[in-house]
Amino acid sequence: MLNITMIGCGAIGVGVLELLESDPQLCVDAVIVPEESQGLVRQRLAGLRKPPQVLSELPAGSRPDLLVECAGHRAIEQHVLPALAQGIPCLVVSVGALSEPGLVERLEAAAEFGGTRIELLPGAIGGIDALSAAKVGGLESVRYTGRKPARAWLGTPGETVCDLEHLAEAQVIFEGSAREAARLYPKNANVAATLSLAGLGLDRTQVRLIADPLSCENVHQVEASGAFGGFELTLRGKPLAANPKTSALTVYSVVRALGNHAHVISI
Ligand SMILES: NC(=O)C1=CN([C@@H]2O[C@H](COP(=O)(O)OP(=O)(O)OC[C@H]3O[C@@H](n4cnc5c(N)ncnc54)[C@H](O)[C@@H]3O)[C@@H](O)[C@H]2O)C=CC1
Ligand SMILES: O=C([O-])CC(=O)C(=O)O
Repeated sequence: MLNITMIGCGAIGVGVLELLESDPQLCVDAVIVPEESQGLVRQRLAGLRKPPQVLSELPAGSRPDLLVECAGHRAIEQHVLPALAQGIPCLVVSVGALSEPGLVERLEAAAEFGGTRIELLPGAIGGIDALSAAKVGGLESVRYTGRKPARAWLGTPGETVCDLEHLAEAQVIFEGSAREAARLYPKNANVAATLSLAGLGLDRTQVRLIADPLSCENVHQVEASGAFGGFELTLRGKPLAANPKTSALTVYSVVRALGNHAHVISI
């Protein structure tokens, strides 16, 4: 059985814990969240058969088999970097954080120092296996379009482009490089950053973001071409009720990745 520590326990974390209840080979012993969220998290976990401990940091000397981050950008700095340096393998879902200059190199250095590995999870998007394989042969272009319900862009610079509350039709709120998308829309940059890291990098991956008042899904479209040929992918993700900015597939992606570490066949 694998003993896991989870960083963050919001929409993704709770969904993952609920699904893992039926897997005897995976056990999340502890979740790490900021002090001020602990009461709420304990309430959310009260319905589980075997709720994990709720802590504010990894206890000194503790050595889980895996650490899985489902928390947000700051948690990478705060928890993932030190865990890697201690030799704990880490799985990361807040991949958008890696668009911060220098962070990829720091994560690599910490993992090398600890003699371990960091795994970036595909989360809300599919086709990452095909894209990173295509990169081996040489990619020519990667274009990503992210379309979300208008209200999912509240609290982002999209608010300055149009009136998100009263939008009558779909509106492009951003067009540019993945690097610029990550800078302006950090909380929605996970898919763009994941595609960039797997493919052509932050400067050559083209991104378009759309606020769509008629959509109730998070729709991710990818067009890629290169020496391998080409592919077009449309992924219509259902948002999580607990956080409409997050697609349900992200929860399943975490469960799949953890299962692949524990089960004898991985796919
Ligand atoms: N790779 C992908 O495709 C996707 C990645 N994400 C990323 O996953 C992360 C979590 O998403 P949700 O669960 O929807 O968010 P959420 O807001 O529902 O939950 C976040 C949880 O992390 C905790 N937290 C916040 N800062 C923390 C820190 N510094 N250390 C420890 N815990 C901390 C919060 O208390 C809360 O429990 C976000 O960073 C989001 O950007 C979300 C969707 C898709
Ligand atoms: O669809 C999702 O879950 C999240 C998303 O677009 C992103 O963070 O890039």
